[in-house]
Amino acid sequence: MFYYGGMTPDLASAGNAEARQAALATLGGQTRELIDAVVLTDVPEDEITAVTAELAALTGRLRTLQRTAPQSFEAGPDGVPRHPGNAVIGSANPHALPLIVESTPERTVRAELAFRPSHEGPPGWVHGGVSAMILDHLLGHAAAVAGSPGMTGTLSVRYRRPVPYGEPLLATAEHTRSEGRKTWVEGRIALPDGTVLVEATGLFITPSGWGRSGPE
Ligand SMILES: CCCCCCCC/C=C\CCCCCCCC(=O)SCCNC(=O)CCNC(=O)[C@H](O)C(C)(C)COP(=O)(O)OP(=O)(O)OC[C@H]1O[C@@H](n2cnc3c(N)ncnc32)[C@H](O)[C@@H]1OP(=O)(O)O
Repeated sequence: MFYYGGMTPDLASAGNAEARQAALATLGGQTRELIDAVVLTDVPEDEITAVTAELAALTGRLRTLQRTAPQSFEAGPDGVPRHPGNAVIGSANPHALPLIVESTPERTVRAELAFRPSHEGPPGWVHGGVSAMILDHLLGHAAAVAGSPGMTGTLSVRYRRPVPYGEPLLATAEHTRSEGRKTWVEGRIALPDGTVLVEATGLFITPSGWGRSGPE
């Protein structure tokens, strides 16, 4: 991490760190609103130009103090793992939905989600790569809660029906089997009535050198 102007890491107490985390999550959420406003705006060109200039100034303010990489995987204050900079679940990453993944006592995982207009692929529907990204993460989470965290080796996706944005959906996944460092997982994105829209199977591989809870 880069520090400027005499700032040192020990200035941030644990309490301040959580307040800062909450502020970053709020910034992430506001930026998601901005992204949707950008893809949906119909304001006149001079207004677009004016807003762009304001955004350039705001971007410059954030860039006065920069990390070298997004915030990494860590345990939150409640002990629950979180990854604020992650592209799928990161509260501080505007690219993320963010997906909030819950695990069940049976070690399956589920996440309620709604895609946004900025996820459009074919007109009116969600981009297939975005659905695959969500499933990749959810399947990886299912492998992890089954005790076999790993990297995606292969991901096979079957698109059964177009995926809408702006509507509540449910994504679920579960571990099916493991052999050594290889773990197979299945998952799907469905309508609330259970109609499956996209389903995926994945092979996750625990790299040699990883423990059972992830990279060491
Ligand atoms: C108790 C826990 C509590 C948990 C709490 C939950 C919290 C949630 C936590 C966390 C959730 C996170 C969820 C993340 C989800 C997202 C994941 C991603 O997006 S990952 C990015 C995309 N994937 C890559 O970038 C991989 C790039 N590739 C690699 O790094 C390597 O190739 C890797 C690790 C996949 C394999 O490397 P090697 O060196 O370990 O593998 P070798 O030793 O060569 O092979 C081992 C066996 O695997 C097969 N294999 C290797 N790669 C394969 C592949 N791509 N497809 C199929 N088989 C493959 C080989 O044929 C071999 O099989 P034979 O033992 O001979 O039977």
